[in-house]
Amino acid sequence: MNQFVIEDLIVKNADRSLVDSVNLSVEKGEILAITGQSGSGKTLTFKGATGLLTSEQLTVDGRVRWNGEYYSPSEMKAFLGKEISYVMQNPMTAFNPVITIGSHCRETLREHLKVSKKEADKIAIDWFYKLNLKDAKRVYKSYCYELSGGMLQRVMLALAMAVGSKMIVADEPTTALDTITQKKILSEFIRINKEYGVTIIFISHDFGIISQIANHIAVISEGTLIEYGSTEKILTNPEKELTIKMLKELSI
Ligand SMILES: Nc1ncnc2c1ncn2[C@@H]1O[C@H](COP(=O)(O)OP(=O)(O)OP(=O)(O)O)[C@@H](O)[C@H]1O
Repeated sequence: MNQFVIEDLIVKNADRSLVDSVNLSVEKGEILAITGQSGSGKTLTFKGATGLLTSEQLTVDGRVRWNGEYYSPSEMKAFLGKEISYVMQNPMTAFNPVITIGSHCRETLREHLKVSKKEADKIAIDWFYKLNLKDAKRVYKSYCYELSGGMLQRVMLALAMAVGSKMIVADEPTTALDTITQKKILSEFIRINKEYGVTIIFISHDFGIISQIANHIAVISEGTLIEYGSTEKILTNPEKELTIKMLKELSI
């Protein structure tokens, strides 16, 4: 069943379309990778479709279907941080350095789940353990700059799960991590997808990474969706020149 459907999405600035009539369906419980070269419009497609583009310089058109209901892109903002969460490349920017990780989690959970401070702390710390954040209580008392990039990614994933997200958009989530941490974080994405059925949109220019985790791959070029298919089909029988070139560059 399709959980998230983007229909005729256009994102324009004053001069041109940065996302040009993109149509894309995401199945419930799948891992969909969005790939393409730098500046091709991968991030803008999802930010546009989830109401995250509020700049006056950009106009966003099209519609989105979420769990069977149609919404305008700006209406989708109501689901952000709840049913739909983002995990970004640089987790440091997601946290306020003057409050502890615990305060951040507590505030977020109290706002979204309407729970007491004590309940919020318990829910967050339980998810920290589930996301293999060893020493979860110490992490809770830490500031973001005291934690590694991998730990902050786990905190973001824990928070996304704690608020009850049904879909996580991960935008180059492992790019800033060393290879060993990258592998560990990738396996957490796979695990939460399998164990909890959370849909994952994995935006990455790295075919090596996405081939390990995605069920489907969508290739975007110059704001247009140029190729879409199962991971096996895209890896073994790509049709578009750009896809073939990207695969060759990966040299596998
Ligand atoms: N807020 C914005 N306002 C205006 N133009 C933008 C904005 N964000 C991105 N762009 C432009 O839109 C185009 C697509 O950007 P986008 O960030 O979606 O690319 P991307 O494929 O995600 O690239 P990368 O892999 O480098 O993150 C680029 O030309 C970029 O400069």
